Amino acid sequence: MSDILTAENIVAGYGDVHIVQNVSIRLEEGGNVAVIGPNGSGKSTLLKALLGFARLFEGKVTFGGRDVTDITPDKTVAMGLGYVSQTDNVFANLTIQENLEMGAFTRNDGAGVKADIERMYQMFPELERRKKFYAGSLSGGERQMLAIARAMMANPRALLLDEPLASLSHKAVETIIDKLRLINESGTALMIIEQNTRRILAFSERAYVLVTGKLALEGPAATILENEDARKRYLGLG
Ligand SMILES: Nc1ncnc2c1ncn2[C@@H]1O[C@H](COP(=O)(O)OP(=O)(O)OP(=O)(O)O)[C@@H](O)[C@H]1O
Repeated sequence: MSDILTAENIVAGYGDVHIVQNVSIRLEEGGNVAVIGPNGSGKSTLLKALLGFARLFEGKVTFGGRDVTDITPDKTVAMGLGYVSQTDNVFANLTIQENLEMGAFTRNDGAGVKADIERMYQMFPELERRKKFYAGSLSGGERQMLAIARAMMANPRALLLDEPLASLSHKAVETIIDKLRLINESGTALMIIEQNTRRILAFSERAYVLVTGKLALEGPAATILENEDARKRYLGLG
């Protein structure tokens, strides 16, 4: 399987501060990888560097076989790289339906957009039931569903998610995991940052463990979950 997204030896951060240090990472077409690690280890910065939001000091990023190292985030979205940020990921004062329409802002095929809104309602019936509700009135789980559905409206080939399970109830975590599975099975590759290590390692195929900006470990998610040393040293799983 070829790679949809790669980063080679990237050094990234903000201003003059180097946070991500010499990291190489890849996501296969239709793949499903997790990036885990302690608080402040640079996971979000790594994701932002891939998207063009953080400063890239060194290294190379490719998407769909094209060099996107110096590209701006609006262009990567249009190329099919989707992003669900950790916070402020919906427009609270717009309805669910309007949020989905906003998710298609890079597109100019009205009929296709309409069909995709219907497709999202099929995938997320919870959202269809409340399509005229303001996003600000939704529960945490519903809001996260909307954020994901909104990102899917751009028809991404790969979707990067920053802690999609954070602050959710056990039930909502399982609902979001089910939706992510459906999205992945429909062909969109996933790269997911998570603090809920146990749950994400049970879901993802491969994982990277980032510690103080450097890759400490990578491999099949199941192998990392069973690795006693990794569980104790990096994952807080004991
Ligand atoms: N916009 C920013 N400007 C300057 N430094 C930042 C910025 N955002 C994050 N940092 C710093 O970068 C380091 C890594 O943060 P980052 O959010 O990438 O880690 P993380 O692994 O995603 O952490 P968490 O799991 O807590 O979200 C931290 O020391 C943080 O203070």
